[in-house]
Amino acid sequence: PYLVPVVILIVGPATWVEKFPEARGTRQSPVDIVTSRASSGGSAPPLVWRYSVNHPRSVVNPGYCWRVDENGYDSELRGGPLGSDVYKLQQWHCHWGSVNGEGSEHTVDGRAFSGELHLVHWNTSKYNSFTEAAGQPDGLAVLGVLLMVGSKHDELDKVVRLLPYIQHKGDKVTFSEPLNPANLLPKRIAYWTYPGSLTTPPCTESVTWILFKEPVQVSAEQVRLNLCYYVNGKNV
Ligand SMILES: O=C1NC(=O)[C@@H](c2ccccc2)S1
Ligand SMILES: [Zn+2]
Repeated sequence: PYLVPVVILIVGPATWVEKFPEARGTRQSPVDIVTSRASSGGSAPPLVWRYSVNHPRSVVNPGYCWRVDENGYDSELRGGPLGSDVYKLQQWHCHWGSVNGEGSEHTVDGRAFSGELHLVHWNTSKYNSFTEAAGQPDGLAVLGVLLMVGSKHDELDKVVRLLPYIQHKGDKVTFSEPLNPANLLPKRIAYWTYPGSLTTPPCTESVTWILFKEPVQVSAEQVRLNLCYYVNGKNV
């Protein structure tokens, strides 16, 4: 019998600590939300947001899903766990799994969802740029929206219908159709919040996570469109 060379390629989170020491930190994301251990919101002020609607946006294929850049247009996120600082939406993107039902980054009581939207904001009260804020413990605030298969999401479809045009990493398409990122959020805005990190390298511990409790429904076709274009960063 011939000797078969066995090469074990170790990629993914397990190797991130070698290159990104932050990944060894004490506030790493994503986490499993153990609902029984979450404390009640207490006296936190309401979380408020405002986004601009009628400005051109670009959808980019960064290689692991799709990302919509806000191109610096005005927006505001404040209140809740964010103290007196005002945050601005930089970009929003999604995480889908390779199989339906296991795409989310966060899990709730061990349960994964079909996908997870992230609206990434940075602290404009304290820092001068997204890049600077991304290195600070109170620099970023990410709104997380859990996605489950159900009825079609019309606002999200404004992006999903463009995916066939950005099938390769680096592809970008600009659209000027009015879109309100607030329409991507669930109706009920109860949320869990915890101090965490970027979920991808460099895993910097600079994110105040705000994960909405209520999942948002997207159609099976919308999940399929995402899956067939983005399976673990490879275009299939
Ligand atoms: O919420 C997150 N999702 C990601 O892909 C991470 C990230 C990494 C760099 C910039 C913006 C976001 S943090
Ligand atoms: Zn993300």
